[in-house]
Amino acid sequence: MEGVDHLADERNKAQFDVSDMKIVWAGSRHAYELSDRISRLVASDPVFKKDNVSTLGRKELFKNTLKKAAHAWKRINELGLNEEEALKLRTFMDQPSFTDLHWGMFVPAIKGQGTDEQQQQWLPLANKMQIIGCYAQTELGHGSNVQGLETTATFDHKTDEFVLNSPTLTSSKWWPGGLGKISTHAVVYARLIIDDKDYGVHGFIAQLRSLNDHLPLPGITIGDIGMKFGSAAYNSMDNGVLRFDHVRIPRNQMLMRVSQVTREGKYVHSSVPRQLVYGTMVYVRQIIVFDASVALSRAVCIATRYSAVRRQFGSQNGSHETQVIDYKTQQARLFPLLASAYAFRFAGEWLKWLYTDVTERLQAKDFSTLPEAHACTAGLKSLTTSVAADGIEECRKLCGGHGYLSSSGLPELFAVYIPACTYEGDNVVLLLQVARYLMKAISQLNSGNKPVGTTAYLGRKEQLMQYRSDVVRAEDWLKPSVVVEAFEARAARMSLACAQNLSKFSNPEDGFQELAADLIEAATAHCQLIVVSKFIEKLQQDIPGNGVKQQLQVLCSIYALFLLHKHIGDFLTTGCITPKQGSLANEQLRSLYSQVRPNAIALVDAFNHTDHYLGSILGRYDGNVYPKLYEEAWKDPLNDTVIPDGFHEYVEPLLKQQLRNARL
Ligand SMILES: Cc1cc2nc3c(=O)[nH]c(=O)nc-3n(C[C@H](O)[C@H](O)[C@H](O)COP(=O)(O)OP(=O)(O)OC[C@H]3O[C@@H](n4cnc5c(N)ncnc54)[C@H](O)[C@@H]3O)c2cc1C
Repeated sequence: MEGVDHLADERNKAQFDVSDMKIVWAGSRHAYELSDRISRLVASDPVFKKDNVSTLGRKELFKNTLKKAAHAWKRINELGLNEEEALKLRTFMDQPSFTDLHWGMFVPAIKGQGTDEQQQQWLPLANKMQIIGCYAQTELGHGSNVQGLETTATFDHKTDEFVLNSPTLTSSKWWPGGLGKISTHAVVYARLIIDDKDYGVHGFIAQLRSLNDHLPLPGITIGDIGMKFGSAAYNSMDNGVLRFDHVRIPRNQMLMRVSQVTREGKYVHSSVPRQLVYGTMVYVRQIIVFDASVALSRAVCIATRYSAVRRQFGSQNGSHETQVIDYKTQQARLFPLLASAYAFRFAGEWLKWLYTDVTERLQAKDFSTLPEAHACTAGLKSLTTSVAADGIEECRKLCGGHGYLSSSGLPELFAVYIPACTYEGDNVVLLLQVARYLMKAISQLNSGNKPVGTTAYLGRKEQLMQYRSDVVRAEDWLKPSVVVEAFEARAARMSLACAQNLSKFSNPEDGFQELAADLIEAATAHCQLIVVSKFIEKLQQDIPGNGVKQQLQVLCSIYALFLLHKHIGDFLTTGCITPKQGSLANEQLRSLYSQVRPNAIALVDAFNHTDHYLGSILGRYDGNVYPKLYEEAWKDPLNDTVIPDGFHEYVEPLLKQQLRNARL
């Protein structure tokens, strides 16, 4: 049955033009063509084959990753790929490697925090990979609380150097990707000490290993922190441990764009505003939101295609059993995730715009929108990565037992994705930051400070406190304004209730700690409002393509009404809607699931994932699941021999009763 499209009937049901949807998903025709070209290039290259990685031991896996990273670099140079194309190539290679941190953290840190001279000194080396760098911030004893880092960088007046030191075990750098075995250099975060005075945490460029023999430089203890979750997943990465024993670096290796230490040992702020550093954070987090939509789309694509292939029960007079995708329970679990993947895509697209806007404003020394943009990206990072991580696991369950097989691709995807909830800011810690921002915005309402951007709705506090939904029929929930108002009223009331409860504490910080769980719920409501609003705004744009906009409208309503249904307690307890209106929303949701059903396969085809990138037999484009699952099983190393290693040693004596019976 090779070459047969087992999902052809499903594809024929689609009520929209999938090629146009592919462009909407990609963001532009250019982005689509680029992704399409590079993903096929990677898929057709045997070096990038990845179907065996989960059976490799750690050392083999690591070597395999080094080989792929080197091959990627070779192809990038041979083909003369630009930065955007090179990034795509590494993405589709789909195996975490030291290059992710080199390009994703080390180079941006130098660009963002280095002076022009420092950039001229280090970037040409990094850009040619003559040096390989990582980002060493987290320590064994300190993660979220960056101000608690213990590594020190003490200025030595005599030699014009900084002395890097790890004074305690807990100050050991712990986690940086690429550090363990490969990086030659690192951007190290350490407390700046001048004449016994602590100036807080700053970034320094430190060389870790010799460029001749790759051995650690004197005073440096360095290694890998060991196996992580899953079989392959992040184990292809050398997350590392690093200790400094009075290691000297020249003074000009402190990243000095924002603040500097002079030859005389004076600490001075440069004319560059320190807020610029936050701009980099907005940049990194908008990429994470975009990646959340990609990760979720992969899981949803696998679960949707397999749900159309898989049949259980319902056979009458010898007819086929029912496709599991036709069960309403399957739809109610799967379609909100499909809608979320699209919703996060558009939220990511908007964040990209926000980053450009913030950067332009910063260059014009306008910092007014930065705190809001910062809170917003922190919140969306938290929301989207949490939903994507949980969503991948839900997709595994949606695929039943076969979802638990490595060859489904889902265990690997889950294991490799979930740390996104922790790195670049623990998701709970980030929501608490959003909550702080919301509480501040509310406290300033009376002093005439108008909230900006995504918090502007708080400025309509009186109106939102009066709000009562006027929904009378299920279809009323399809009106964008009805949905947005309900979400605004819910978010505003939850935040205002927190602010009111906080005001009862004489010490606001005690109140914040005590009410932290309520505060993150309010922050979540705020972030969900942002995603719903951005999806609706996207639909107000001109979206070409036969039936494309209609499908997106259905998905947008599913996203919003599913959230409303899931958080019905919030909407009811804040008095935004009545129980009757809540059940009308649910009625509408059921009808939307039926509308999306015939389009489900085409909607996941629009992600344009190659079979290589999906890495899943259940999610194969052609739906030819069973023969391929069967074939794959035989490839397992355990099936290399009929009689397994160890049988004669341990099992045969047992069967032949040759073990000495003790007291049985
Ligand atoms: C795969 C992976 C790759 C990484 N790569 C790098 C890297 O390249 N470079 C680097 O420097 N670091 C890296 N890290 C480290 C990462 O940045 C930290 O793990 C992250 O910042 C969280 O810090 P933590 O681990 O100390 O968690 P903790 O802060 O100790 O969190 C533990 C728990 O406490 C909770 N918590 C913490 N503070 C608060 C609070 N104020 N209020 C309420 N709850 C709180 C958290 O929600 C969490 O549940 C990586 C981590 C992983 C998993």
